[in-house]
Amino acid sequence: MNDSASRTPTVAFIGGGNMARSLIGGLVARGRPADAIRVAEPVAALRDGLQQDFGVTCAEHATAAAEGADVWVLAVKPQVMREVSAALVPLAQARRPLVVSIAAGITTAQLERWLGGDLPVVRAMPNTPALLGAGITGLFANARTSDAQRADADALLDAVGPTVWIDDEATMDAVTAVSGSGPAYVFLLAEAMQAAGVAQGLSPDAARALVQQTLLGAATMLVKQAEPADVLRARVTSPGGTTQAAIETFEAGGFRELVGRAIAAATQRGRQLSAAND
Ligand SMILES: NC(=O)C1=CN([C@@H]2O[C@H](COP(=O)(O)OP(=O)(O)OC[C@H]3O[C@@H](n4cnc5c(N)ncnc54)[C@H](OP(=O)(O)O)[C@@H]3O)[C@@H](O)[C@H]2O)C=CC1
Ligand SMILES: O=C(O)[C@@H]1CCC=N1
Repeated sequence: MNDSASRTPTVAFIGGGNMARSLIGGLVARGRPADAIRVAEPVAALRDGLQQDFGVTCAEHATAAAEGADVWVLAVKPQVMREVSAALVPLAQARRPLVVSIAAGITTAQLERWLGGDLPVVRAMPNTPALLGAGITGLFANARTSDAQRADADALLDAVGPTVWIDDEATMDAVTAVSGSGPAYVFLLAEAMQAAGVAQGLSPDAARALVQQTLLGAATMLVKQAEPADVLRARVTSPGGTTQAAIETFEAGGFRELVGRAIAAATQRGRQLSAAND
């Protein structure tokens, strides 16, 4: 592709599902011209929605969207990535685009091989708060990616929240387990806190309002205050008070070990997705 940083690259999303929609929404909101974004998506209703909401050009087949695009964002499930790549080999070899994959587990070496070899490939792991511009993305680039292409990839993901570049690709599965999947852990906590509040006599509406704002307030403190999480936690925990009673119950129940096991399971699943779909 042309390495010039002075122009807006044309981006083709291959797969127009949940995550692609979040990224496209963020890019358009940040002022990226809709006519520089194309999407390939087999589901007609998803194509229509993307076209209507963001004014982007949609096609049914991957090759139609990828043709002539400088950057390809591969946003299909890991289980179909090899098959989707196979259809794109002639175009990839003729055009040599920057390839950005957001798939869990799939490595840059696999993508490069599946697309015929000798290609710049960036592996990215965003998360769904991207939809509100509140995401975070881990990024890893293979050795064939130029500095200008890294900047192009960064600009794409930075439209939906901060980016963190990762030096060791093996740790991208840990990025996926912590921040890619992480919003679901917070939603699970919200579900459990709401149910527990109702069990203690609150109305469902009151429990929901209390939990929502508590999570937002605590997350805002984590981001805006200089102190680490353990210090902020200590400030809530009056000796002999209510918080101490709850925290002791969490600790006695093995909360930290459980979180460790959950994140290890997600990391391991990323590795399995790579091996099982090779
Ligand atoms: N959801 C999340 O929170 C995150 C997801 N990811 C990664 O993003 C990727 C997409 O996930 P998500 O958006 O949730 O999944 P979705 O299933 O919502 O989106 C994938 C879309 O790709 C479509 N598709 C299938 N085959 C093709 C093809 N040949 N050409 C074009 N499009 C095709 C699918 O259609 P159909 O349904 O008909 O198969 C589907 O609409 C995954 O690899 C996932 O690991 C990364 C970070 C976070
Ligand atoms: O659950 C998954 O596999 C994807 C990747 C991270 C979030 N969702």
